[in-house]
Amino acid sequence: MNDVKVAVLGSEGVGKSALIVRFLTRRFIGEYASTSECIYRKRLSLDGRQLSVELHDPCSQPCEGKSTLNEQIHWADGFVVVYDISDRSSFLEAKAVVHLIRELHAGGSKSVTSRPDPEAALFLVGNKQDLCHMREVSREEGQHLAAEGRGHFYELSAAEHYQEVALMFSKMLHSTSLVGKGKERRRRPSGSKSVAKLINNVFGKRRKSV
Ligand SMILES: Nc1nc2c(ncn2[C@@H]2O[C@H](COP(=O)(O)OP(=O)(O)OP(=O)(O)O)[C@@H](O)[C@H]2O)c(=O)[nH]1
Repeated sequence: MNDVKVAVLGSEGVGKSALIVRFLTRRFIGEYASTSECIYRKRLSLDGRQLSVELHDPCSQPCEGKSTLNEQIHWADGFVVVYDISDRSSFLEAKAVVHLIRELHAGGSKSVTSRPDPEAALFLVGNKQDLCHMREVSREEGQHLAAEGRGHFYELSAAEHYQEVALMFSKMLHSTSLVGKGKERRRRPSGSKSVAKLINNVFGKRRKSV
């Protein structure tokens, strides 16, 4: 069985948990707890191959044992970098993350816990497309950044587009399972959660409404 490790990165409130929950449960639930970082594990069959998938959902709030962005990047085989199309600052943060991923995987990494992978799969996602009346980041800017980071680009809405979210994750897992083959085991950034426990995170915390 192929192990696939994907880190879902991006600034606070861009919809990282919403995208993961949507993919794993098909549901969009308005509010998610974000007081702990976790890894969701799932076994999937993709193109006839069995994959053991780990999706890392980092915690934006200060929390115990919180991993650094560098650790998250070293741990993962593939990356989904998310920004909110209605929030320019989240795009600027996504840009910095894309550049850091390519820098750390360019071969100059000092880490002993991972092998650099210049072709690590990178998917840039402009989320909250349903808020396009409040758009602050154009589709072209997203496409340009994805090209700059040698990644794929998606603009979608975790709230409204299950099919697109599922397609994006499937393509990401497909790419990652190809390039991530043979990597040695790395330390998990933090605790893991089964999909069954995912629902416990829901309604954990009230946050900004959209
Ligand atoms: N309108 C709209 N709201 C969304 C969408 N995706 C997520 N949200 C909302 O955005 C807010 C933040 O979503 P989360 O999934 O918690 O974002 P996050 O990136 O995991 O946030 P942190 O855990 O704090 O880093 C919640 O109120 C969600 O309901 C979307 O596609 N459209």
